[in-house]
Amino acid sequence: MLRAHTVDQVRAAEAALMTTLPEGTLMQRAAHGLAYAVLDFLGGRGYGRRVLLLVGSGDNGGDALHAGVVLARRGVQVEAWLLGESTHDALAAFRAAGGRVGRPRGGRDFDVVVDGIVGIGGRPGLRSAAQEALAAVADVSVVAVDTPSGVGVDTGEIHGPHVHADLTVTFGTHKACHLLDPAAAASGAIHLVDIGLTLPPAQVEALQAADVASLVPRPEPDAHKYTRGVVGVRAGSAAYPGAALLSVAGASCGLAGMVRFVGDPTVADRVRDHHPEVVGAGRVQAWVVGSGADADAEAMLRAALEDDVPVVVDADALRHVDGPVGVPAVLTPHAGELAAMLDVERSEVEAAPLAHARSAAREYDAVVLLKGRRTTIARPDGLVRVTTTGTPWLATAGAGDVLGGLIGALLAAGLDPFDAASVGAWLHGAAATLASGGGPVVASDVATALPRVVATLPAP
Ligand SMILES: NC(=O)C1=CN([C@@H]2O[C@H](COP(=O)(O)OP(=O)(O)OC[C@H]3O[C@@H](n4cnc5c(N)ncnc54)[C@H](OP(=O)(O)O)[C@@H]3O)[C@@H](O)[C@H]2O)[C@@H](O)CC1
Ligand SMILES: Nc1ncnc2c1ncn2[C@@H]1O[C@H](COP(=O)(O)OP(=O)(O)O)[C@@H](O)[C@H]1O
Ligand SMILES: [K+]
Repeated sequence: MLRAHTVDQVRAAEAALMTTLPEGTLMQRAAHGLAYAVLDFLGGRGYGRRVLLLVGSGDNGGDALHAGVVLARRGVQVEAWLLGESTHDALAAFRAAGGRVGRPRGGRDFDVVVDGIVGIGGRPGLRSAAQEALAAVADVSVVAVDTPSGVGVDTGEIHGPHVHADLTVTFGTHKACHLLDPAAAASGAIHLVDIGLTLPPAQVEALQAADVASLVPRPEPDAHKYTRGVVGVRAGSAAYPGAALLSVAGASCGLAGMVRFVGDPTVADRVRDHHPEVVGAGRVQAWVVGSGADADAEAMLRAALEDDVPVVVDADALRHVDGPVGVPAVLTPHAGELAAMLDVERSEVEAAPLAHARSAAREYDAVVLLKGRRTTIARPDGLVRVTTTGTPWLATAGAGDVLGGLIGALLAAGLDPFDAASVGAWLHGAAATLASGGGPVVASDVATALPRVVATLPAP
């Protein structure tokens, strides 16, 4: 599991560890990790390379200077542009190692810029000196120290000018800004340096392949189809028959023992033509409701809720949820649908996905899965999982229908709503990447790739 801790949690862990270590140890650990990550970024060769450090007045700038010492000793030509009042102990060592201090000439000649402007102590936005420095080296690759300066570290929000990093080297643990958009998109690749912190449970996490492997339901040796769980799909309409096919395609990933379809008779015929294994009405352990349901959405939702089993509420059915659902539920809105549920603008949801997913989960007393580049899944108690799999090719019509069906299969197989939603989103993104192979995909390709993704998970 990859975990993101808050600034307060990191500061408390740092304070506890520092009482047991000689002064400066943590910063040295951080700075060495940073320096070697910069060397890797440069292709492993230091001699003859030019690195510019942008140094703020806090410890983030201190990390950059200490790393500059290591880099200078490896033959890198290092310059430091001080952006605030600098009382860094590291300055003398930096100069002694051959580092040059001052405003550089010829900004575009650097191989990399190290952003040590602010880290976890920074307020969102950047002061004019930092903005001016960044403008002077606008085309140079950036390695950010701990966080891309200027973003909201705990919120993942962006409220003003900020750094766009190619790589962020962070210390001790991830922060929310590395995982959650829009800040995650400004963080680039993330490299975590272990500095020995002991941390409490995190409120933001991201499943990794090994976590998914241990959560994904697998049949017992003596399983039969009913012990594996039956998922029911109520979706589609005369206007949108394809949504039913795609929702069923996701549910038919093989992770539940059986799939039932209930809906418009002509749509049901088409579902059976494409998925001969799908049967009609009967008992289910979970329902998936709403994709392409159009005017039938409300009736479909009401009928599903009568069975008192967990539900996935998607697309058109989301409009008919106006408070706690009353059964264990996963609501799967995209930003526009979540905006309607919370009576805010879509742009507000996109600017603050973490806050809005959390607030909807609380308000609806359900797991809320907010779809997007970094799908964000919130539980009513505030725990959040972010999906790091996927590809922008997944932004294609019907992909959400497949996801709803898949999560329904996982619910039917016995996962709780939070695990079902987060495992489903992980598998869905991985299937998209596999099916895409770097090129375009359509939603049914994603469904087709799901069993192959499950088959290639590491051993649990
Ligand atoms: N905790 C740990 O475990 C470890 C932490 N470590 C490192 O310490 C870093 C945290 O250092 P920190 O606390 O000194 O704060 P930091 O991020 O440098 O920023 C504060 C300074 O920036 C300024 N400033 C603020 N906002 C600004 C803005 N928008 N635009 C411009 N300036 C702004 C503000 O100045 P002031 O407002 O006071 O003038 C203040 O002086 C952390 O990210 C990591 O790199 C590692 O070395 C080891 C383990
Ligand atoms: N830029 C992106 N990068 C990766 N995945 C994306 C991106 N945009 C959307 N997605 C994913 O594509 C899917 C689209 O679902 P949705 O918006 O419900 O489409 P539809 O309603 O047509 O099925 C979701 O799983 C979402 O997370
Ligand atoms: K930084």
